Formats: sequence, C-alpha cells, structure tokens
Amino acid sequence: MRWILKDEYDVVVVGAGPAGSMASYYASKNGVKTLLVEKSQEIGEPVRCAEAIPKLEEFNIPLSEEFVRSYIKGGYLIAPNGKKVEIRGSKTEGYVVERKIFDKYLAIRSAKVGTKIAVKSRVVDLYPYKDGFKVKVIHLGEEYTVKTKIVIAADGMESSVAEMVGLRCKKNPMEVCSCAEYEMTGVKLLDKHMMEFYFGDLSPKGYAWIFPKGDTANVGLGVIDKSKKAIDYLNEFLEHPILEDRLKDATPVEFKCGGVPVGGPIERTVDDNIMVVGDAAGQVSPLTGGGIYLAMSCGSIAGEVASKAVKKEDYSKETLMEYERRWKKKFYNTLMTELKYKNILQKLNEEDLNIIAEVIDDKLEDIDVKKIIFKVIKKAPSLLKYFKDIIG
Ligand SMILES: Cc1cc2nc3c(=O)[nH]c(=O)nc-3n(C[C@H](O)[C@H](O)[C@H](O)COP(=O)(O)OP(=O)(O)OC[C@H]3O[C@@H](n4cnc5c(N)ncnc54)[C@H](O)[C@@H]3O)c2cc1C
Repeated sequence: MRWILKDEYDVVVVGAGPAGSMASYYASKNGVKTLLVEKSQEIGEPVRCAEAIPKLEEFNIPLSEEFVRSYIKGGYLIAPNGKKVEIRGSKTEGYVVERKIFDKYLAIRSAKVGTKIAVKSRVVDLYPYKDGFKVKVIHLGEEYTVKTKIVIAADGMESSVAEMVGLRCKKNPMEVCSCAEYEMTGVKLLDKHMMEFYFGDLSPKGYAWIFPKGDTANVGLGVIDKSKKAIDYLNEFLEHPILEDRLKDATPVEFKCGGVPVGGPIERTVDDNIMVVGDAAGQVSPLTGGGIYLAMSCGSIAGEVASKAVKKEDYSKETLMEYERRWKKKFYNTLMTELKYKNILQKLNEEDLNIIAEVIDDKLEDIDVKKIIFKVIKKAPSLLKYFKDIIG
C-alpha cells in the first residue's frame, strides 16, 4: 500500500462509493493513471443504504453477479388511511443489491482496468501547486503527499474535499434527510413490490419504506426533523397498526443509519483540476433520497471527462466543465422538479395525502405527475395553492 501512496497520478479519486469507483473505472479504462483513495477499512462498509437501484442495466454490469438480491417489479404508495396505490414503470422497476458486495464489485472492476486502490487512507487536505494538487493522505497514522493533475471528490454527503476547495460551503449546509433502517427477516411482503408510506407525522417531511431483499427486507424511514432521532421515529413506525400483520414474525438482523442530501445539487461542481460527484455534489433525488444511480451515472461522466483532459494535457476549469454540462443536461431539470414536488409534499397534511391517494387510485403505469395534479385539484380545489407553481 505504501508504494501506491508514494507515486504520482493523473487522477486521484477520493471515496470508493459508487461515484468514485465508476469515475476511476472510466479514467483507468481510457489509459489514465488513477488512484482511488478510501478511508474505510473495507470498501462498502459500513452500509448506509436501503440498497434499491433503478436502471442498473444501463451500466453494463452482469446482473447475475452475487450482489443482486431482488428484482423490483413496481411499488405501492401507502397513504395514512392505509390506502394502497400501485405504481409501475421505469421509475419504480429496479434491483435491491447487497451494497457490501456491490461496492466491492465496482471497486474491483475498476482495479481490473488499472486503478490503484488505497484503503484505510483518509484524504485530509489538498494544496494547489503548478501542475494540479498535492493530496495529503493519512494511512495507518503516517502522512503521504500524492501529486495529481485532477482530483475527483466522490467522498459522500459530508464531503470535506468540496469544502476544502470552496465548491461547498460549511456555512450553508445541505438539507439532510436523516435515515434509520432495520434489515429484517420474516417480513410479509407485497409480491416483488416495494412499499413507500407517506404518513405525515410519523415521518415528518420524509417517508418510510419496505424494500424486498431476497430472504430479508429493508424496513426504514427518513425524516427532516431535529426534534427526535430517526431511530425513534422508526421504532414508532414499526409499532403502527398498519404494519402489525406484516411484521408480526419479523426479526431485525442489522441496523443501518445515515443521512441523504435532499436539498438539490450544488451549483458549481467543477474548478481548475477538480470535479465533485455523487452525494458530495448533492446528486440525489430530493423526492426519494435515491442517489446510487445518479452517483454511478455522474461518476462515469467525470471519469470520461478526466481522461479526455489528461489526453489534452489541459486540466483547466473550462475543459472540466464538460462534466458539469453533461450531468446537468441529463439530470438537473429532473432534480429541480423533484425538489419542487418534495417541498409540496412536505406541506400536505395526512388528510391531503389521503385525498391524493384516493384520486390516484388507478394502477399507475408511468407516473404522469401533471395528470395526477389536475385530478387532485378537481377533487380538492383547496390544494390548488400548492400546485400553482408546477402547472403554471
Ligand atoms: C439509510 C439510507 C438509505 C438509502 N437508500 C438508498 C436506496 O435505496 N437507493 C439509492 O439509490 N440510494 C439510497 N441512499 C443514498 C445512497 O446511499 C447514496 O446516494 C450513495 O451511496 C452515494 O454514493 P457516493 O459514491 O456519492 O457516496 P458514498 O456511497 O457515501 O461513498 C463515499 C465514500 O467516500 C469515503 N470517504 C469520505 N471521506 C473520505 C476521505 N476524506 N478520504 C477518503 N475516503 C473518504 C467514504 O468512506 C465512502 O466510502 C440511502 C442513504 C441512506 C443513508
């Protein structure tokens, strides 16, 4: 490991989550000398995730791999009065994976095309110098300085790297949804569907979920609220009468918790010699808190752009802006629209949520939110004030 940290690189990627492993894979695959630095002892651990990923087929990853636990056929939205609304379509189909194995798989795939990987190695500082950055890394108590032309900050929600270079600001923290989750055996599931519970007071400004995961299920909840811990909300949720039948034979086998940045992406994700990707850039669905697909997609773009920059020997902000243009073109509008929906959902009380569930009682093949809004307003004109912005 030590010799790896004594070398010089074209690209140093900080963080071996899905964003970092995809970025390093595409940089190395295109012949660029790449180092992936991970502070944890084991890549993929501790797990902080409900592990559901849509559109995994896009990434050319064999889905026969041992990390796939369940195929998700669709979902049910469950209202406070217990009403279930089935949703199907591209937004709800996907896979639940074993992230411990999945994250390792992605990192190993990257190593196979040439990425050097340093675990138990924490990036603690960056110093600009004429050719790029000197990256200060602590590995087993010893300090190393690694020179690189480009840094890709994929160090997750609490990204210190983005802060070090002024692309994120401590004074203006991201809006964070606090999550807690039990993986449980013995949960009575609804076929191959995930369930999402919008229950107002039980999960303030968030929602609760049950995702099938092979022999087990992830049962969790996210809240934007500081008055109580997410685990306390979760324990209350588990006691809710609506879950009595589903959980009567359930036993927790693992507890997971963490935060998801749901306030929308940061505006600037690029500067000279640096790009910020994944949770570090707030590339997370504000509505669902899902970030793996976005981290993988944006990480892939960052890796490709880094390799082009190395070939051109131009590491300037102007060249790296291709990354920002590409990810924004693909995702920015959707993320900002989801942010609007999330802000509306947070204002609705349980009665309003019941009305919406009533209105969208049909099976939804592919969610057309505008159609739903028109139906909701027809049934409950008092809700118009919330949706005015969206329908114009
Ligand atoms: C409870 C919970 C449930 C979730 N459920 C889902 C879900 O079902 N589906 C979904 O799509 N998303 C879900 N998410 C969100 C998802 O986990 C993230 O969006 C995703 O992991 C982001 O990937 P990333 O690579 O950007 O960051 P991470 O996966 O957070 O990876 C960042 C890596 O950087 C490392 N690191 C940090 N700082 C340093 C440093 N200074 N030096 C070296 N290494 C460093 C970390 O150890 C970590 O390995 C959930 C999140 C939580 C908390």
